[in-house]
This record gives sequence, structure tokens and C-alpha cells, in this order.
Amino acid sequence: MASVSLRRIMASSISSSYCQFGLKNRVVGVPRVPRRSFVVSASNFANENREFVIVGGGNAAGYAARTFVEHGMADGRLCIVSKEAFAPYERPALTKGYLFPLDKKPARLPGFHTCVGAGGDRQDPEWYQKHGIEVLYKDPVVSFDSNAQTVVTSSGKTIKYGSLIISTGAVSSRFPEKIGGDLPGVHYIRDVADADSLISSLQNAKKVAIIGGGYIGMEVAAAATGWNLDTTIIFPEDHIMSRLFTPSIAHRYEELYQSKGVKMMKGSLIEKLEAGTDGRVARVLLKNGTVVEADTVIVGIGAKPAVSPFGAVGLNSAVGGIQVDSLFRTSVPGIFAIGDVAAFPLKIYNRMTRVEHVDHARKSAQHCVKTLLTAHTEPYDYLPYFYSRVFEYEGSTRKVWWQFYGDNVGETVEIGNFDLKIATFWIDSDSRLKGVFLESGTSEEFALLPQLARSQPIVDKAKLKSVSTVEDALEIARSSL
Ligand SMILES: Cc1cc2nc3c(=O)[nH]c(=O)nc-3n(C[C@H](O)[C@H](O)[C@H](O)COP(=O)(O)OP(=O)(O)OC[C@H]3O[C@@H](n4cnc5c(N)ncnc54)[C@H](O)[C@@H]3O)c2cc1C
Ligand SMILES: NC(=O)c1ccc[n+]([C@@H]2O[C@H](COP(=O)([O-])OP(=O)(O)OC[C@H]3O[C@@H](n4cnc5c(N)ncnc54)[C@H](O)[C@@H]3O)[C@@H](O)[C@H]2O)c1
Ligand SMILES: O=C1O[C@H]([C@@H](O)CO)C(O)=C1O
Repeated sequence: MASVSLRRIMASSISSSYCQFGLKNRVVGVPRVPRRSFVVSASNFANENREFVIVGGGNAAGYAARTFVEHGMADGRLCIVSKEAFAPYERPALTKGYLFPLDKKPARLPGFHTCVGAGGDRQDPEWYQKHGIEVLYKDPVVSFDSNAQTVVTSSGKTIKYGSLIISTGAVSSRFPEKIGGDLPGVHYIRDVADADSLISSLQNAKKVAIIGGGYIGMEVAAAATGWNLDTTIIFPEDHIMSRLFTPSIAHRYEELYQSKGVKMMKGSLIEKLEAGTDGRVARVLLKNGTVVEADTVIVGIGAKPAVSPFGAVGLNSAVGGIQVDSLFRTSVPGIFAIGDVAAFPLKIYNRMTRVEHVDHARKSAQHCVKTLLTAHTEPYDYLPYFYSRVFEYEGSTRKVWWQFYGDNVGETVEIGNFDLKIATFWIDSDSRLKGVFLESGTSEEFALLPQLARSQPIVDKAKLKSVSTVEDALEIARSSL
């Protein structure tokens, strides 16, 4: 707090015509520009300087903007360059509330702009104006020159930056055009435009095929049941959500989905997506020769970090994405990367990683901006956290909400009756609790999970295995803290 106030005082005393910033990460001083009008043409952009430029207007950018405001460093100093037509929003809503049936009050903007997902102000476009933050919409950065400290947008604007934060997120992996990946009726879901396009297909859909058994597969399949559509999930592994769920956890959810009419085609690879006579997708051909009829196909086969055009700042070959240190600094002074695109040191497990989840987008943004603006030098010490919520639409017979904290390594102990709730504990060979999963917990129970995963207590496995309720199991874990 002391450093924040100090920074505020310093910020207010800085010369209005020339400003230096980033006490710890100071790299360059650039002339401050006066507060500008929000409609700017390419020509009056040339050679203009910005103290802080954020490239990408997604989840992380929204939380970064909030942190600039909290430090009194946004007004007239911050510019966000965005590919999308909307101010930053809570992307998780797109496969949750956004896909509710149209008569069940689906979420729509401005309802879920950042930072409502984490309980902050709703940052609609007026919020950015009010705080003097310039946002360029529908104008992606297409090239960049780290020597000149400039980015160039697709409309031809050249923007000179003092510090640059790359928050370009990730893009959906796609099937190639030659196997039908671009046919009308084939959908990928990353942004509002994608979700709107999917909704227009769902309105006329009868048979839906969902390819991929991960987050998008599970969330969109659940949404499709709300629309009463004939739904099939096709995926290569032998159970859903294989990168996190144990076969046993997966089995519970698979049974639930099947009880709602969803068909599962496991261990299945795609040969081709084929069009009907109208040119729209009509069927999915599997490598084993099976044909799945479908008028709408949703592809959720993972995402790739959106590194272009910033590859020159240094990529991580093992986990992909832009390599940063524990303060989100890339190899180029004054350039930072946050959110899905950043490959960062995961201190708690001493390894490099990328995290494509919103909690990290929020926290990395806040940590990076705090470091940039103050003397704060605490390394980022992230505890992995994943969650999902499905079947939330009004009238659903069974709502599902789960959370996982930590690392899914070691032996597992599963407790509980899934009809009510279930918990799984990952315990390593030293009897340390490494990860914990909970379905349908209370808010107090969910609040215990990060404490457990962070402290990694030694637990008595035999005692844990001997109980039958989630409440008793959590109590044993709590008492070992
Ligand atoms: C449908 C969906 C549902 C999800 N649900 C959950 C969930 O329930 N829980 C969870 O933890 N996580 C969820 N996630 C993941 C979470 O949304 C991401 O981890 C988070 O959005 C990452 O934030 P980000 O700012 O790094 O990237 P993004 O939010 O993707 O933002 C990146 C932005 O940069 C823009 N951009 C890219 N390139 C350029 C360029 N060259 N110039 C300008 N702009 C550019 C993009 O258009 C985008 O607006 C979901 C993701 C998706 C796609
Ligand atoms: N609740 C959440 O946290 C949440 C929700 C939705 C989306 N997301 C994020 O959105 C992004 C995309 O999600 P996703 O579900 O697409 O990714 P994912 O990695 O969760 O799942 C990908 C699935 O597709 C399968 N797959 C991969 N290649 C395939 C291929 N060639 N053919 C058929 N299947 C293939 C995988 O085996 C897996 O089942 C991720 O970053 C994810 O974290 C997160
Ligand atoms: O983190 C989240 O943000 C959105 C929503 O809360 C915004 O309204 C959502 O569905 C999440 O899971």
C-alpha cells in the first residue's frame, strides 16, 4: 500500500510534458499526450506516443485496466488496442449464460463486461471513457518494432509505446479447410461474434455434433441439452476431460450427460466434416467409418497462444506462448505478457507453464501492472485453479458446479455420492495433498480447497479412505493443515 500511495504522489508531481514510469522496470521516458478524443483517424495517430499500450482487449486487459485506474495511472496514459468490437468482457460467460435458451434470459453484453466476474465494477465502454482510457476497437495489431517501440494496427495506425503489455490470449484450434473445417454450420467459440454465430445455428438446429471432450465440449453439450437438441460428443480419449478428471470422476459426469440424452463417442478421430447439397455441414465422418449426422458442429479441440506478431520477444518452445519471468517481463525491456499467451514460472511446482483460465488472466494482469507501476517485486506465486458450471439454465433438473485447485499428480482418493456431491484428493508418495476437486460444495467448502492445495499437508490416506461423506473427508483434510 505504501508504494501505491508513493506512486500516486509521484505520478501527480511528474511533469505533464515528459513522464517517466515504472520505478522498478523503468525503460524509457516518453512525452505524455493530452487526453484525446475517442474517435481517432489513422492520420492523426502517426508518431504519437503512449505511455502504456495494452495489445488485446480480452479478460486480462480488462483487469489490467482496472489496476491502472486503481493506481491513478490510467487517465490520458493508457491505450488498449483491441481486435474485438466490444470492451473487455468475462469470456467464460460465452459457453455458460450466453448459451441459455433464448426464453431463459441468456447473458448478453453489457451484462458481463470485466470485472463483474470477480465482483468488480462493470467496465462498459463508458467506464473506459470516464477513466480517460483510449480503446481502439476492431483494429488488431499486425506488426511491431521493438527498436522503434511501435506497433502498427490493421487500419494503418502507428502507435509508439513506452511500455507494452501483450494480452492477446489464445485462438481456437481449427480443423483444416480441406477436411471441412470452414464449412457453414461448423463453429468454433472464442468470442462474442463466434457465440452469436453459434446461436443463429442453434435456432434452426436439430442434430448437434460436438467435437472435443474438454471444457468447450462439456459446456456446449450441456447447453445444447437446454435447447432440447439431439447431441453427440465425439472425442479421441477414453473419457471426458481427460487432462484433469480421473476415469472415475469422468464416469460420473458421463452418466449424468447420458441421462440427459447426450450421446458419447469415445476414442474417435475425425476423418472429415462433409457438406449436404445446400453446402452446409451435414455429417461428421469418423476414422473408424462411423457417420454422425449433424446440421450443426461445434469444434472444441483446444487453443493456441496468439503470439503473432510478437514472436521476436522470445517464445517458450516447451509450453508455447511468450516467455516471461515471475514479474511478467519478456526478454525485451519494457515489454510484458500476461494471461493465456504468457509462459511463466509456476513457482509452487518449480516449472514453466501456460494457464488458459480466467483466474490466472485476472491475477497475472493485476500482478504485472502493479509491478510496472510500483516498487512491487514479489514474484508471481500462482496456485492453479480450474472450474466449470453447467446445466445452470432455469428448469434444469441437476445443476453442476465443480472446482479444482493444485496439481493433479499422485494417487487419488474419491469420496462421496455424486448425486449429492463428490470430492477427489490427489496425494503424492510422501502423503502430501497435491490437488483437490469438489463437485457441488458449499461456499465454505470451496474456500477450503485453495488452503489445502497451497499448504500441501500430509494426510492420513487410510483415515481419508475410511469415511463416506465429503464433509467428513474435508474435515480430515482440514485437521491436517
Ligand atoms: C468460450 C470460453 C469459455 C471459457 N470459460 C472459462 C471458464 O469457465 N473458466 C475459466 O477459468 N476460463 C474459461 N475460459 C478461458 C478464459 O476465458 C481465458 O483464460 C481468458 O479469457 C484469457 O484472457 P486473455 O486476456 O489472456 O485472453 P482473451 O480473453 O482471449 O483476450 C485476448 C484478446 O486479444 C485480442 N487479440 C488477439 N490478437 C490481437 C492483436 N494482434 N491485436 C489486438 N487484439 C488482439 C483477442 O481478439 C481478444 O479480444 C474460457 C474460454 C473460452 C474461449
Ligand atoms: N471452464 C473453463 O475453464 C473453460 C471453459 C471453456 C473453454 N475454456 C478454455 O477454452 C480453450 C479451448 O477449450 P477446449 O475445450 O477446446 O480445449 P481442451 O483442451 O479443454 O479440450 C480439447 C479436447 O479436444 C480433443 N482434441 C484435440 N485435438 C483433437 C482433434 N484433432 N480431433 C478431435 N478431438 C481433438 C482433446 O483430446 C480434448 O478432448 C482452452 O483454453 C480452455 O481452457 C475453459
Ligand atoms: O468468471 C466468470 O465470469 C462469468 C460471469 O460470472 C460474468 O457474469 C462467468 O460465467 C464466469 O464463470
